[in-house]
Amino acid sequence: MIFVDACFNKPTPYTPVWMMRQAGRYLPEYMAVRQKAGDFLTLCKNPEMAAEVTLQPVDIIGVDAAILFSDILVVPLEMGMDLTFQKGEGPVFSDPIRTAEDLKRLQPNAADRLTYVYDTIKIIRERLAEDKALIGFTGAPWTLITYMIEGRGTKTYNIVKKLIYTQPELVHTLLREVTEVVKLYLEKQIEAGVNVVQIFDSWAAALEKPKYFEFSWNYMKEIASYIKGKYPHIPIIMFPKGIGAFLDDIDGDFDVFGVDWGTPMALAKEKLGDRYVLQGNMEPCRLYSKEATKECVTAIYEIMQNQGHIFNLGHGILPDVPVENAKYFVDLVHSITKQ
Ligand SMILES: Cc1c2[nH]c(c1CCC(=O)O)Cc1[nH]c(c(CCC(=O)O)c1C)Cc1[nH]c(c(CCC(=O)O)c1C)Cc1[nH]c(c(C)c1CCC(=O)O)C2
Repeated sequence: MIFVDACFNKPTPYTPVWMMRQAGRYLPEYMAVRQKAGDFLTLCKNPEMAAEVTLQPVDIIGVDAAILFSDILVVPLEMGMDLTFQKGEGPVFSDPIRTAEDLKRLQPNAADRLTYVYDTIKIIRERLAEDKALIGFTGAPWTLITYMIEGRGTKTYNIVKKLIYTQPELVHTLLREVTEVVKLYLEKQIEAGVNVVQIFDSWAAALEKPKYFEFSWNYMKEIASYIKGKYPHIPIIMFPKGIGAFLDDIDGDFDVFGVDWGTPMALAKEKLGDRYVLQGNMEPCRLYSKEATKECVTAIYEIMQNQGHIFNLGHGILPDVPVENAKYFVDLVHSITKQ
């Protein structure tokens, strides 16, 4: 698989490319299945439909890898929390975890209950072309507990940060519990057939540097070491969004570092390029314009050439991007990077 080769820094005939959130609302074909399912979580829990939308961007856009269709929040859901996706607001937990007493509500064996995810993976792997990779994923423990504690998206993170500075042990207890679930969850995804895993730390930028390493990166590294120890042939992609200022201190047993769009690619290459393959990092809004897309793809190629690089956006594709422009991006990456 070209994609897996690229993750391990082996030579490839062109730079492989995929897009975060590539299975989603910008595709009319996704909206049709989404409507049929009714609720977003119903779609996540239906392996047949989840497999169908996973495969859409491979067929329609021509990306080199499929990413499992699911959501990072199915982990707290199966730990027993009450999750709904509300229109205009996004995910909401009606029963956030804020005290030692609340921790007792969390149910054991969550990874065993995520069977619909493993069933989805088996269907996708049967239908996906052999030369295309299937990416499994999880949220980083920090990003997951932010939702579990705040109960919803937040601009200030004041509830979770208050606990970090006043009751750090409570936060670590929850992080340890989530980390154990995530290790097993990734392991079961790999056993079901994913070829690569990515850890999304979407809210990495919420923390000052020492707290970031203490409350997030250390747990991500622990997960990576655990998976590497058992499955050395499975590449691990780390995507901590918004920590461009911390790159000097990044280390760990993983293969690919996902560069967000706010971090210049040349800087990431200088700091990490001799140790990790880099993924990224076009600003997703450039997809509104073909000229802006071409300018960026050319500039990133000049820096990375076709070496130690996987093309991607620097965060998820937005719902109102024209499908034609997404396809233009993928085709352009293939044609410009071909050797
Ligand atoms: C923070 C986060 C979440 N979910 C995810 C993250 C980390 C990645 C990131 O930083 O973007 C990860 C995710 N969510 C989804 C995927 C599927 C695979 C893919 O195509 O990338 C993946 C990898 C589907 C989804 N997850 C969600 C949608 C939209 C739901 C719909 O169809 O109505 C999709 C396609 C819902 C979701 N899920 C989440 C939010 C905040 C929302 C609502 C915001 C929004 O609407 O974009 C939590």
